[in-house]
Amino acid sequence: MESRPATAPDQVTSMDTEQLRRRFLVEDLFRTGEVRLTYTHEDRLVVGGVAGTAGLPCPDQLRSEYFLERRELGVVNIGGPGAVTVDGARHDLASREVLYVGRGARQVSFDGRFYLVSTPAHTSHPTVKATLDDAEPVRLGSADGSNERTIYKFIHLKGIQSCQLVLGVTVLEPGSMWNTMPCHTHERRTEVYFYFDLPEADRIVHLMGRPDATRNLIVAPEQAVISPYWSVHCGFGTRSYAFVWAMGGENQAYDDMEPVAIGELR
Ligand SMILES: O=C[C@H](O)[C@@H](O)CC(=O)C(=O)O
Ligand SMILES: [Zn+2]
Repeated sequence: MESRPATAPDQVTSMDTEQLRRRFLVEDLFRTGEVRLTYTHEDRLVVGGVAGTAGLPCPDQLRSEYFLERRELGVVNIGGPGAVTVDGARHDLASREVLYVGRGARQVSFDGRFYLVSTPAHTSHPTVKATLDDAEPVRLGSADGSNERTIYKFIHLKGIQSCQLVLGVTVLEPGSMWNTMPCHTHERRTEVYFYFDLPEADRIVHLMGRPDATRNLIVAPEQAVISPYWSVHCGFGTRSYAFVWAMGGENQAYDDMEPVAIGELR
């Protein structure tokens, strides 16, 4: 498991493109037959990718007997039909469906293409699957803002219960390119965006950094971007796409964010 330090906002000023990418962009998440994991010290989130058939390992850095001994896990199916087996119980997941796996599950194995996010957990909540219909779709944006999109909230205060993980999927309408504009920061949480369902030759221009000192990352399909509490997180695609957003930290209120007016951005 790769491990990355947390970053103070004043460090970003002196980072060049490669340094920014090494710290905030998670590029290489999918290799057939593997679960690939990256640990960030920003709120101790773990993000990962699975392709094919593989079991959830317990990396030495966790110093635990099994991965979910003190953690919870969100699993998003980003491929075709797939399955996740948790301590012998098989959960079939269609494309864009989500499984929450609570603290204490000892054996987790995958068959399919999945994106994973894990946060530390103090207690055990039941393992639950959710479909897109369970996720209370919210339509946002407009055609003339090029940001018509649907937000599906899966793991949150009024949805699947968790210790601290909050997770959802946002799907852009054809012809809409912008996500999360106007943008915001989360003083009390870290957020990770994972972009998918974007053609191989297309890219996302993701904006990060303090609102008055933004930087950009050029993101390929199926890569993730870590947003510390001080960083905006928004972007546009060279084609329509979908993304998974996931947070961990002080609270789980979806709307606990500091809005940034477009005119404040620098
Ligand atoms: O904190 C919330 C997250 O940044 C996302 O839910 C925002 C998003 O999906 C969007 O506006 O398109
Ligand atoms: Zn956010």
